[in-house]
Amino acid sequence: MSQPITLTIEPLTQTAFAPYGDVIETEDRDSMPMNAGMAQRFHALADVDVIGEEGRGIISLVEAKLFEMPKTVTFVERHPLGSQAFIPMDDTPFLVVVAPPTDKVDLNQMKAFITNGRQGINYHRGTWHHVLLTPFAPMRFICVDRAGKGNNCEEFWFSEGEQPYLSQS
Ligand SMILES: NC(=O)N[C@@H](O)C(=O)O
Ligand code: NI
Repeated sequence: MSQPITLTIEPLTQTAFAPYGDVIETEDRDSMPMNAGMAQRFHALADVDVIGEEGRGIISLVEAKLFEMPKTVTFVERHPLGSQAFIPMDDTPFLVVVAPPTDKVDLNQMKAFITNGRQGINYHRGTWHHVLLTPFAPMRFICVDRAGKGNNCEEFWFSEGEQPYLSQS
């Protein structure tokens, strides 16, 4: 059995995150005035993608507890019927661990990111990801994902010796 991989946590950028989803942020993004200039709209930062029977996009609020920094990634999940976005309501970083939306988890393309506190993410439909990971403080999020018929959550559990390590440096 090969040695488990180590995921070095890196700053989240749209470019680096592109194979997995979208970064929802205002910094360095185009915007347009609205309401006679009383507001700026950062338009269509991400698409809500839902498929399947009676699939519909929904907006939820999430109150996340402090989630102690794990040493390893024990499992990831994916949502085959819809995208999933988490947009922080607090100026606090959180961690995002992902693998591309391939049928089997591709360890060689797994990445771990830290947000800058002002970034949200939108997982593309089928992107493998660790559940919401908030190791710095309890946080509140807006969640945009799918409701409808069908199983929209599949898990993949790594075997003991295969669990990727998470490293902060
Ligand atoms: N279950 C749920 O709403 N959250 C997970 O999908 C997650 O990605 O945290
Ligand atoms: Ni999820």
